[in-house]
Amino acid sequence: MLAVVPPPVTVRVPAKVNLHLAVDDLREDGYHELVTVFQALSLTDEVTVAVTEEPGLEVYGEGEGSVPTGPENLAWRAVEALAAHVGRAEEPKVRVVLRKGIPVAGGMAGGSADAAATLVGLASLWNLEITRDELAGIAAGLGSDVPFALYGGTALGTGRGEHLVPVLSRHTFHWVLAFDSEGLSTPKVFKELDRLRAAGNPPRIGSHTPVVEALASGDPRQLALLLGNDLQAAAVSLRPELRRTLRAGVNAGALAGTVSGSGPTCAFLCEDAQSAVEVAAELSGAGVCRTVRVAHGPVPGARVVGGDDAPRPAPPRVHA
Ligand SMILES: C[C@@](CO)(OP(=O)(O)O)[C@H](O)COP(=O)(O)OP(=O)(O)OC[C@H]1O[C@@H](n2ccc(N)nc2=O)[C@H](O)[C@@H]1O
Ligand SMILES: Nc1ncnc2c1ncn2[C@@H]1O[C@H](COP(=O)(O)OP(=O)(O)O)[C@@H](O)[C@H]1O
Repeated sequence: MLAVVPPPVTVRVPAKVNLHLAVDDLREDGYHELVTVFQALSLTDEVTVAVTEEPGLEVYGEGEGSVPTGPENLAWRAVEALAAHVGRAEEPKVRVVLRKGIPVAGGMAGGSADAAATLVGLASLWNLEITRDELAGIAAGLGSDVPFALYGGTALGTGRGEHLVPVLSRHTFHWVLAFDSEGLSTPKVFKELDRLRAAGNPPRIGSHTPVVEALASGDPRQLALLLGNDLQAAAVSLRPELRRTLRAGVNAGALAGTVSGSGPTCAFLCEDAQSAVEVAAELSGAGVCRTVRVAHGPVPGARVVGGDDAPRPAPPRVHA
């Protein structure tokens, strides 16, 4: 009898920006305790999972040449983790296709997003009865930012960032994102912060409460005054050109700019959608970054797309 092969499943998953990222001291397990307010943005990756006789992973789009396609890819680690969790530990007969829009090593949690999307896609492909909270447990084992990509929205993250509580956000906020030509390594940025702190610098950002209040008020001007990131000084120390990028965004009319997470992507909060388009146009002409994108948030976390949302076919690879 012929086995019925389920159709491929595609999941869209958002990037994140940290509106507030307070980093505490290094813990014994090599991680830093942190308090962060995440917001999920309309800048997305799409992940398709399919049953196959040729297991593996393909990557297209943003940064495709610098994303590993072997077992170290976070999306493939998600395949293995979910397979082990549900007792399919033999090599999973799965093909994963990543269509990336999120910059690689950009401080916007692209790899984490792909892992979260893979968990959601496989749960559907394998018809698993598994809750999002159970998936979040597996997600936390894959990386600090993976659980947030499952839920999306706006959330307060504590611990390594994996303990999440939703935060009320009344408004759609409009952002301009400046991608750099090269990524920054997250562990190196945390190490640089430890080094700067050992030398007596820089001051730590305060409590997250005012940011949560500004989100509830929905006023982008109020939120703009409160954006803060303890990793920014470390990212700027490793990549001094970011100072110029941050200045250029504000000169172009943004309300405020911040380094996203460990960087080097800079995120600029704008007054409204129209202002974001104008800031993006001016910033692209300023010659301070590789690419500029407009995005809004909050948006939902990883979710299966279908119908008119169905994926475009993978772009053809050009061989020289
Ligand atoms: C800084 C943040 C802010 O949201 O995001 P990114 O800028 O990477 O997107 C996160 O904390 C990154 O989360 P994620 O990228 O999932 O990091 P993980 O894989 O868990 O950890 C990578 C490495 O970063 C360091 N790390 C990460 C998280 C944390 N709370 N303390 C740390 O010191 C550790 O050296 C760890 O080995
Ligand atoms: N699916 C993936 N997408 C992007 N990068 C990945 C992925 N899997 C593993 N990586 C590795 O993880 C590193 C961090 O990538 P990414 O998650 O995009 O950045 P960040 O941690 O700054 O948010 C990359 O340099 C890459 O080598």
